[in-house]
Amino acid sequence: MNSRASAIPNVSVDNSPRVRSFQERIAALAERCLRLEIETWPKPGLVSHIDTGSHTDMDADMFRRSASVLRPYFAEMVGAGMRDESMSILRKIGLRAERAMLHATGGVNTHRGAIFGMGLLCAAVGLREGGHADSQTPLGLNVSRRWGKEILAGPRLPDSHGEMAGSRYGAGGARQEAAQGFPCVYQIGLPALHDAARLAPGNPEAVRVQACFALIAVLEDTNLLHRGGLDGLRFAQQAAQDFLDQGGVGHTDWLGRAEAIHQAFIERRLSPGGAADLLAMSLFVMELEEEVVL
Ligand SMILES: CC(C)(COP(=O)(O)OP(=O)(O)OC[C@H]1O[C@@H](n2cnc3c(N)ncnc32)[C@H](O[C@H]2O[C@H](COP(=O)(O)OP(=O)(O)OP(=O)(O)O)[C@@H](O)[C@H]2O)[C@@H]1O)[C@@H](O)C(=O)NCCC(=O)NCCS
Ligand SMILES: Nc1ncnc2[nH]cnc12
Repeated sequence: MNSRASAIPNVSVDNSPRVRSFQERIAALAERCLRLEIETWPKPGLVSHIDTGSHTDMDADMFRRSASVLRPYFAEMVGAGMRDESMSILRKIGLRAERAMLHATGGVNTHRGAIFGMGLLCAAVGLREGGHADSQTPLGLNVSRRWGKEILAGPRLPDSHGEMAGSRYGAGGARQEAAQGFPCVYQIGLPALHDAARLAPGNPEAVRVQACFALIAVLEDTNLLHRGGLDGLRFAQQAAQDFLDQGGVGHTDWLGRAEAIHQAFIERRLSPGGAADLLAMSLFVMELEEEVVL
């Protein structure tokens, strides 16, 4: 384990090379999935290697810096899962990760939701490795069973966009998604990745675009609610669903259609950051639970 782990009080830390390399391998995959999300275009309203979408405060390089600075914290999350730690310990790691992210981005929130969601999935991988969960139970279900209650009962940030969306629209946000075992990953993201592999064989970026649209069409994304209210969320969901109904990335002009929707989101300053995180998490789960090489 790296030196940060020793900062976690009252726990023995296994620093053996075998454990350390396992944690680092999983953390490297988490980082790679966050990077793959950025290297995907067009994702309606979202930042990619091509443009900054609906954002003037962040770009692809900032997201890449953010993803790499988070890697050691994902490794710590794996270690915490291996020790069957509580949500309060995971939260301490997450808050340190947020501070590191903000330092790397000059104060911009690139991956706060991803620290939470991907961090929990990393911790769930650790549960399995530490013998606290069987390898046949989906990672998301392990998150729900082990930490779901603590996630819902945990301290809230009263003025966060998510809390405001929750109180104003009744949105469950990232917590609800996690406490329920990431249903949008298993019921939307993963199936969309598999369907798209048939629609666009040999084009992994198109496959990721399809999964992003599938997630936007269904997810109650608090980023969309924060920026566009209920009208913004419904507009985004319908536009994404229309793209899928017209064949998705299987349509001959899928790129033109996807880019037009991307521009429509930009005109409305809509940015489905939650869907972006869940795309990265779907890639992570697919590689770990279905032995698919990204
Ligand atoms: C547990 C928290 C992370 C919850 O945070 P919050 O109270 O803010 O609640 P949410 O908004 O629900 O979630 C926060 C982020 O999660 C993503 N998200 C949104 N909707 C969903 C959803 N339905 N399911 C899953 N995930 C969702 C989204 O994150 C991404 O977007 C952000 C970047 O986009 P941007 O538009 O720039 O966002 P802003 O800067 O906020 O808006 P603008 O000003 O630009 O308009 C980025 O975060 C992406 O990751 C939501 O933003 C938190 O309360 C918490 O407690 N954290 C402490 C650490 C912790 O507990 N860690 C545990 C480690 S295991
Ligand atoms: N690519 C992206 N653009 C904007 N917000 C995001 N949150 C997570 N990934 C994002």
